[in-house]
Amino acid sequence: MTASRTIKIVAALIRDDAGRVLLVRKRGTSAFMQPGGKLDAGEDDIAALSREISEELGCLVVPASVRPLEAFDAVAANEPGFRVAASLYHVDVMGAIAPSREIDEAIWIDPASPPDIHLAPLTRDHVLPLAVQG
Ligand SMILES: Nc1nc2c([nH]c(=O)n2[C@H]2C[C@H](O)[C@@H](COP(=O)(O)OP(=O)(O)OP(=O)(O)O)O2)c(=O)[nH]1
Repeated sequence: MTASRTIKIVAALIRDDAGRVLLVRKRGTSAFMQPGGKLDAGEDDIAALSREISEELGCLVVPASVRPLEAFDAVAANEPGFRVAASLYHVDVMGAIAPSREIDEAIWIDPASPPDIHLAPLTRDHVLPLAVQG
């Protein structure tokens, strides 16, 4: 048996005033997931979060809002045979959310009653249950 390989990612929990959670669907893929992604060489988590959010959503991270939440391991949504080791951060953003060409859809969902859509395992099994608690 081949052990599945693991990708390290950073993921953002971004909520609006109503407690809804922002999810993205990356270009050409079907699963909705947290904004974020892989770290570039030499990058730390916060730098990667800021870059990914700016690239995906066209807005800026509020530096003082960034708070580590938990680390989670899940089956990778878009890469068969891989798992993700995700560091999840609470993040507030400033500026208008304007999804880039990398993103096919960005949606706000109620974590307590997610719509019937394809959710990435990390989002479905870990992030939304955490969001419901707090
Ligand atoms: N951002 C994010 N990625 C997730 C989540 N859950 C999950 O399985 N992933 C997977 C999807 C991708 O395989 C990987 C994130 O990498 P990425 O967004 O930087 O990668 P990508 O395929 O868009 O770009 P590339 O750098 O490989 O070209 O982690 C999640 O909640 N958020």
